Amino acid sequence: MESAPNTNPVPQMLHVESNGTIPNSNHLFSLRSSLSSVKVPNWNGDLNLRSGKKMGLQSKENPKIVHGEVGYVLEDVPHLTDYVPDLPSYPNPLQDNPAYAVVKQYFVNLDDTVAQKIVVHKTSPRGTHFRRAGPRQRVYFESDEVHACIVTCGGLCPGLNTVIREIVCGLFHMYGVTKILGIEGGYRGFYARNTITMTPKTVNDIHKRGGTILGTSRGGHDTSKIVDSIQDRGINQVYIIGGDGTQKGASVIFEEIQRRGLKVAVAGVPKTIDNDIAVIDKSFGFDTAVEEAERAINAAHVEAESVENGIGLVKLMGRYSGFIAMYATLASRDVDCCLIPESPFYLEGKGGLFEFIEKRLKENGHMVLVVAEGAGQELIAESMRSMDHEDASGNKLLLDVGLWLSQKIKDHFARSKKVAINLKYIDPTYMIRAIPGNASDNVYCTLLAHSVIHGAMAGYTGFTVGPVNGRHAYIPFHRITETRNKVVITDRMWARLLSSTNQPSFLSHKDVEDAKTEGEPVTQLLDGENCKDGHHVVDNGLADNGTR
Ligand SMILES: Nc1ncnc2c1ncn2[C@@H]1O[C@H](COP(=O)(O)OP(=O)(O)OP(=O)(O)O)[C@@H](O)[C@H]1O
Ligand SMILES: O=P(O)(O)OC[C@H]1O[C@](O)(CO)[C@@H](O)[C@@H]1O
Ligand SMILES: [Mg+2]
Repeated sequence: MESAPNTNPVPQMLHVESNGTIPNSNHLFSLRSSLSSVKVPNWNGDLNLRSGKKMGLQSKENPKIVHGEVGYVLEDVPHLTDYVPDLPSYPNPLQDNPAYAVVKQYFVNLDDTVAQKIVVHKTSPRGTHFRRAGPRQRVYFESDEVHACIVTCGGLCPGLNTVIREIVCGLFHMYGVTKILGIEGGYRGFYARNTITMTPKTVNDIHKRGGTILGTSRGGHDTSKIVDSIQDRGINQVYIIGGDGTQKGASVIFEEIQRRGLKVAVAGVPKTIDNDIAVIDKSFGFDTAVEEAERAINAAHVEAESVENGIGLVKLMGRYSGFIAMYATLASRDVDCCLIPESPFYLEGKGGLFEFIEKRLKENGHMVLVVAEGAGQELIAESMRSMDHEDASGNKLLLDVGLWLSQKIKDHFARSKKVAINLKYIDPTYMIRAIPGNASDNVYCTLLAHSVIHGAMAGYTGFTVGPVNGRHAYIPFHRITETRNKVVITDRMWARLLSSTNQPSFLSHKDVEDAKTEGEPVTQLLDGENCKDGHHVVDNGLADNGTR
């Protein structure tokens, strides 16, 4: 354990040449041969990367956007050379690593970018791209200079320990980095807790455990205290694992570090069990959660089919997005009706849930319902005292739809006296996320860890890593925090679910029209492809697996 921060000063002055150039910024301009112009709004006017002019501090309001030919756009991530002067670079030590030296084209070409849209027309513009993740020929840290730290924030997720393990092992084994600290208990751990020294030995078998060995928390993001702690301890690589809230916090930390002119790379690994992080194909732990959710659905099915007029009701996580419920339903095939936050439903009357339950019980003698925790919140609020409560991070605390729905169904059938039902309610809540990652999530977590390390070593900062159409990319923080993925109920994936369960859509013609005018595409193919204004990604995730 290390308790007292050391005071290892790092450069604080932002050096800008008198002619406005940033020395040593060639790195940034590797794309110049193929680019026609660079638009950098608010960066001291309209500047051109070719001229090597200073670009100003980068932020959500001041993104690094590069325009190329035929509508090519690169939404780039910041680099330490953007604001730290005279930064030397070094050959990547992986060149001498026998495991990698034999791999053909192991290093990523500096000009490689990943397209956000892969389904295009003959005449489509090339569209938005992100910088491809992976090791670079040159790095901006010497191995013995690196002092890294890792922090986990927000709710738990299967695979957290695997990401931690692989960051530690990757830094050690690939880059020869030996100084790695674990920050305990989320963001507040930077200033209120001790740190843990991490080595491959101490993390050796943690991927077999659920949770995070570092602990986590909500709330407690005090930017200046956090950056003071980073500076005081001489930390120069900060690995931040967490969801949308965490990545917003990481973005603020990056901006403060940049403002202070510190040579500190801030890199995020997106985490959320709800799979609602924008831009990336899928978040780690999601597959594991769906697999575990299926076990609950299976139990509900066994219970329901074993009694007369049995109803199994399963509540699953999903605060704003119903991906877990949707995919667990699709995977299970035992579910008769899936209710998610994105799709409004109603109970009484023609086309309502009660009518459907009666029909299914008549047909099959039993049925299984799956409800995402964020579903039907307006309905509950109408019939219960509304609670506008928030957690420490400002997330809305939900009313319990599972208990409410169970009671409503029981009341309805008691009142109607048509059928005597036997309802079993299963709420696996934390059981689906407090488990270790499954095999595919563990592999995915390893790739994320490697990608994030390569990015930080190469001097990128202010970025999150994740697969975009199957290729890992570096994505600016603001792109994944400005919106969240939702199930698109006018999309083919939801249509597949409806046809699999054969449940009513509960949508009126007006609802469908409203969904369309809200900017959500009728189909995720071509035109919109989940992009509103070229930015808003409302995708059902899981690209590149033939589901679209
Ligand atoms: N807008 C924000 N600016 C700075 N920090 C934030 C912001 N939103 C959240 N945070 C911080 O990020 C951390 C995690 O946030 P939150 O509890 O919302 O979880 P999350 O990262 O979104 O994960 P989950 O998927 O579990 O919701 C908290 O410590 C919180 O203080
Ligand atoms: O009880 P906690 O830890 O606040 O987490 C619950 C929330 O975290 C999530 O898993 C992720 O945001 C939600 O689905 C859920 O509502
Ligand atoms: Mg969140």
